[in-house]
Amino acid sequence: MPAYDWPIDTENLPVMRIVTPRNVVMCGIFGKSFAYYSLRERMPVILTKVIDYLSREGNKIKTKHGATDEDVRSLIQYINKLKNDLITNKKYDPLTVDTPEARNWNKWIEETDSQCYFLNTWVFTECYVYRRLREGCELTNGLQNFDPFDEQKERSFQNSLEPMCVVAEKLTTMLQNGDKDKRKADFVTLLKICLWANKCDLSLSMGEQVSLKSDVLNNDANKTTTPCMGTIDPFQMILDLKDKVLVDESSKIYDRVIAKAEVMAKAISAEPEVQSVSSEKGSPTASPPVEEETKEGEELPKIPCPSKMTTPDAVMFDIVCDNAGYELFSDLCLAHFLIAQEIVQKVRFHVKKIPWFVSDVTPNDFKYVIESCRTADYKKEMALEIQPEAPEGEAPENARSVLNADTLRQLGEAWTKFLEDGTFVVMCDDFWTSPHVYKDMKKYDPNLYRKLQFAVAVLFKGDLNYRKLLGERNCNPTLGFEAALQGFMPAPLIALRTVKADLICGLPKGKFEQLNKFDEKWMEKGDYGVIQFCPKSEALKPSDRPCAEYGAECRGVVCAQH
Ligand SMILES: O=P(O)(O)OC[C@H]1O[C@](O)(CO)[C@@H](O)[C@@H]1O
Repeated sequence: MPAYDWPIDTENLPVMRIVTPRNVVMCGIFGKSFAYYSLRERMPVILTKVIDYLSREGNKIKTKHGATDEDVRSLIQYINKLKNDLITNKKYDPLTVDTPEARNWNKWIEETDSQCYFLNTWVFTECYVYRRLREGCELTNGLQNFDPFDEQKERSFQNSLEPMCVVAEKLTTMLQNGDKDKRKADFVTLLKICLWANKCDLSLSMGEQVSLKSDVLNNDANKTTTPCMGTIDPFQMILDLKDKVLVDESSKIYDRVIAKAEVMAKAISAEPEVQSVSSEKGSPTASPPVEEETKEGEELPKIPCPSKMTTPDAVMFDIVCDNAGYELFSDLCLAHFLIAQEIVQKVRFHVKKIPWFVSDVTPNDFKYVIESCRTADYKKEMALEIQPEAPEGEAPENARSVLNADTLRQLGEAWTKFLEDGTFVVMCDDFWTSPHVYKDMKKYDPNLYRKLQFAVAVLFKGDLNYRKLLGERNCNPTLGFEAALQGFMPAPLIALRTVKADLICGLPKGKFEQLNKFDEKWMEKGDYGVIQFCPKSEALKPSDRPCAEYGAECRGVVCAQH
């Protein structure tokens, strides 16, 4: 197992000097685990940085949000107490804002076996801290919409313009029609671009900016394939980091996504068109909770009732997003490819409703990234590396070229249109910012589970999603991905994750031990990645629950649009 070199405070905390035992859920009481280190060292730093930001930029923040000195002061005080409660392992405070979502949180807190920061599961405590940070803002008058991480996320986007321009240029060639083999190769390449983009997470780095430049890129003096000296080239990165992808199921993912998308497209075209039905009183669809009064006999547009439908209205691919900035940009590129190649008709992006794990995408970040691509300004003159075979002194004709943001801006334009016409859909269900692991989604949010069932496949990005997929359980590293999911199978699932926490599944026998020997901290740095796939999914049947929108009134296959 990895050697841990942080101090373990057994005097003041209920902590044991052990790693997380096998098949046990991760928790702060295991002193030699990343859970303990995160709660004891990382999270307090993240909170301190928010306090520093409020103190340093108080005036700017006040002006932007129309907030007062008192708002800033009370938020700082709130975060200070939160930080102190965390490091001294206090009992959780209930949330005091009065919303249905906050009341749910209080119920979940009540239901947990242990309500102390280090004694409850790591994922619960960590999510609770971010939820409390949000409450600190909600309790002020003027900082209700304040995102404590906005500045860091924006800086991270601006620092990644160079690799975005490089990817944008190449993406345009991938969007055109090509032969089948090229299409598959391009899909696999884009998956890997998305994988390594997950390195750009500001939570692991505790808010410090992360450079995409890998050690391999920086150190390898022998490589000959880098097209541009000093340029961050994500395509080169894929080649350089080939051996760091511990499980790579990308080829299988492509084959299954294509096959499933084709089946779904056929099923959709075989569905009868939904007709408008008159809204006469007494008909099965007569009394949905429509907000506007409808006149008797008036035709209402009809939609298929989501709880009765077993075929979606479009072929859809879902992405459960992780980080904003360059990582979201890479997700958008994959989504654009799926649309342009007519593999799917819609891509749904699931994002976080509130600021989360420092750099996770919120609806505002989504808008920011697309708008910033649309208006990006970047120019860099590059000297191409002279290949050894070129005669001395003779530089190839194209020895200098200019990288600019022209193509990036075009992509920003296209994505804006996709958002407007519903090709791209942004969704932010509360469940993503709850403390629950995914095997429990059906219990806590059956509606979201059902929504996911309509997808051709659901792509989960990043480390936190991976932890939740595995139920936060430190399973045997050789356990298969499907078994590790513990029954969570709304649709075929893809996980793209750079390893930033000490749990993993699906490794070949002996690999885990070999990696530990090589680098004791390999699970904490995001240097390794996995591309995993579970093709199985639960069949979509008419729901046995009433539709979420119509409640008990839902009785038909077709409902009046509300
Ligand atoms: O952005 P990601 O990939 O979900 O990573 C989030 C970070 O948060 C954690 O999940 C917990 O702090 C880490 O394991 C990881 O460093």
